[in-house]
Amino acid sequence: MAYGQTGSGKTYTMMGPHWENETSILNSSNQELGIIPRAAEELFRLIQEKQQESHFVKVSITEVYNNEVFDLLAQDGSGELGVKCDVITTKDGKTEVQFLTHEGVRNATDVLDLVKKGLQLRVKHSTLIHDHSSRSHLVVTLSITAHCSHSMGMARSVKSQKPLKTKLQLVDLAGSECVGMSGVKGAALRETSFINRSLSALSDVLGALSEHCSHIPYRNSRLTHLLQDSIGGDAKLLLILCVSPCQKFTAESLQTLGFGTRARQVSRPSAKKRNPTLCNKSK
Ligand SMILES: Nc1ncnc2c1ncn2[C@@H]1O[C@H](COP(=O)(O)OP(=O)(O)OP(=O)(O)O)[C@@H](O)[C@H]1O
Repeated sequence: MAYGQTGSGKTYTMMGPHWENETSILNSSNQELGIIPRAAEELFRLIQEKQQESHFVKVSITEVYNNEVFDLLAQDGSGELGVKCDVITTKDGKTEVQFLTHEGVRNATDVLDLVKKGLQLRVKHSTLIHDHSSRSHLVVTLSITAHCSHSMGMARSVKSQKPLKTKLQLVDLAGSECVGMSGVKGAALRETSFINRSLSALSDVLGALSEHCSHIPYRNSRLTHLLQDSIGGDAKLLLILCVSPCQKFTAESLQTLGFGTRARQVSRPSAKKRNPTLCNKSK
């Protein structure tokens, strides 16, 4: 997850500098890949190594804009917007986006092609700080299902009954913004207020997790509800803080570092808390 003030380099970090122009940015000589193409390449490299397992990877791309969730792979008739979706919590406590498009992919290039398609629809505007400022939080989800084979006797192998499922969420957050500096007005001002509120809800969730509160306010914002499975519990979260080198943004940079400090205080719950049944069984 990339966090930082507007214009500080979050999209650059997640996508790399050339993703918009080049037809295939994935080639061995490219040293400037962002985290999303690198993660996709690494995932498929690992899959190739695991010969005894068959893997299925699906991609979905959503944006959270003005506290609404949009599916960026299911375009509406105009081809200019994603389709609005609802986030729900399933009976087994997992977060799900209803009627979300999941596209099957066979390699990192397929992933990148879909991300580029989704990014075309992402809401961007010009502000005094950044010409192409992203006005939404982008979430790229890679859902992986592994069917593990185990050997039965001599040369026979069967697929285990229960497939293993997991997901990797790659998040390019919208930038935190000081209204006075970005000079936004009207609709853009409304967007900024939604962005700042959702980032503050994210900070509240991290704060509640670090203090081991009994109630974690995931539902206070669509962003935190959507990312619930990836923040806290069993999940591993890697946060990248982007700061501007300009002196005039020192206050924003300190705010970003404060957010990171808060996130660092989140510790994983003990194995017993994460899965009490497992611990009872082992007793
Ligand atoms: N490490 C870097 N080296 C060179 N240029 C960079 C670097 N990081 C960012 N930039 C440039 O700075 C500008 C802003 O970067 P980017 O779009 O990634 O910001 P952002 O944090 O995603 O902004 P916003 O939140 O407003 O969308 C872009 O023109 C980008 O190419």
